[in-house]
Amino acid sequence: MAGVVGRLIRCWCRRAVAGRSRSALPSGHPALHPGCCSLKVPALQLHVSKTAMGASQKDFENAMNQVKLLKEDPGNEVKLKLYALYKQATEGPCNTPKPGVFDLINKAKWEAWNALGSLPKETARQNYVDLVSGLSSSSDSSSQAKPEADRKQAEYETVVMTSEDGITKIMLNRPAKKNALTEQMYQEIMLALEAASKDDSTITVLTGNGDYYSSGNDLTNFTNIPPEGVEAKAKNSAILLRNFVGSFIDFPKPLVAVVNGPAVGISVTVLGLFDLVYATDRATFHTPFSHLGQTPEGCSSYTFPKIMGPAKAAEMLIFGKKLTAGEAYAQGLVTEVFPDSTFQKEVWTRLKAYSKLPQNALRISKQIIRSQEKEKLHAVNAKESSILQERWLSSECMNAIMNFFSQKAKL
Ligand SMILES: CCCCC/C=C/CC(=O)SCCNC(=O)CCNC(=O)[C@H](O)C(C)(C)COP(=O)(O)OP(=O)(O)OC[C@H]1O[C@@H](n2cnc3c(N)ncnc32)[C@H](O)[C@@H]1OP(=O)(O)O
Repeated sequence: MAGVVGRLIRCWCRRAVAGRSRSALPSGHPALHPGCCSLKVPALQLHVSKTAMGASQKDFENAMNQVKLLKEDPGNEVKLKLYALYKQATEGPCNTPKPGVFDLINKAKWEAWNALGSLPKETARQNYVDLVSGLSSSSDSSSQAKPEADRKQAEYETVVMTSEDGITKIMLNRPAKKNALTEQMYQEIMLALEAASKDDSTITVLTGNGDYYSSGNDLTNFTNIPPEGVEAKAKNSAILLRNFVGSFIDFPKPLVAVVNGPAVGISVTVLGLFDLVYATDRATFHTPFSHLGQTPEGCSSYTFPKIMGPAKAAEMLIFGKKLTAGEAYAQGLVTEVFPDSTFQKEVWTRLKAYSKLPQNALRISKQIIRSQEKEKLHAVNAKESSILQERWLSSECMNAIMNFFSQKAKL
């Protein structure tokens, strides 16, 4: 096992040099770059609670993730404050020697941490959560002030977001990579869903650009190992996964998948959380988790047995059986299948008609249905994510990823 891990880390490191995503973070905090920007945002400390209200670990993790989604750089002063609170919350009072006088950035970070003295970990955690919450709301309100057209596309690199005829369309846009989902893409889809939930459209659609709907998780995500090591990577990935799936569970409006081609992995499992799934007859549905040493996510361990019965769900989720569009329709995973030649025309005509239905009635009906099992879905999501966190460290999973990159083993 140690040999496998060593080999894989070397393989990951080599790939990380070429493929490090823009969300790669310096050590010490998951989303901080103190010193890389001179923007000043005064007085944000006003949001810092002076009382220890007892933020949970989950609140804290959510806040860490929220920092990555901030639309505006909060400035060095706030970033140092976040860094200090994060260190205090996770490690306690400053316990490292003061960096040398010329090591300006690390000295500033050290001083910010040291200034917190013996502030209890719980208070630091709460103050961190409060600070992020203040930043998120100020960032939200400033982005709301921007013209809609600016706000929509400018912020996305991996998805295309458009609104027309009461329909907001989020299109996965890495066709050369079969719309494999990078970490940046998970973040952008969450942002796009958040924006769609607040815009004036009636229906939200997720679809893919090119011949694939999506080939699922981009396996290079596992090559981008932070200095903290593979365990930290697995932990952060589990948080990202949980938040990503959570944003589908909580999505408040009718959500439609326009499955324009084959779908793999997580792009299939979350379909169980959509309200309508329209597929071209070219689409296939494949969840090869066991082949990859992994386990189901996207709440599929709960939704699939409910949708298609335990036997058919096991065939897909445990044994990795690939379904044709017709089979997926017969199992209840797909609402309707259309011939590829007329797919786009027929689907968009249908959706435009639906988008003219009374908006509030649609939204409230969706919410009544979802409310019956929202808590259950969140519990399943948490469990699946934590099991995967362990699985990603297994030799079975590491070997499968190595095979994909070294021998280009395809599904
Ligand atoms: C934050 C973490 C959350 C994690 C959540 C967990 C989710 C679990 C899953 O989603 S499991 C599913 C993972 N997906 C796969 O294993 C698919 C791997 N890809 C393939 O098997 C094939 O690429 C294919 C069958 C999808 C398509 O084969 P085809 O021959 O038609 O095309 P290519 O292989 O030449 O693909 C074109 C280029 O795209 C790259 N690519 C495609 N899919 C992925 C992917 N999932 N991850 C990384 N890269 C992918 C492929 O490597 C080609 O790149 P190249 O042109 O540079 O060679």
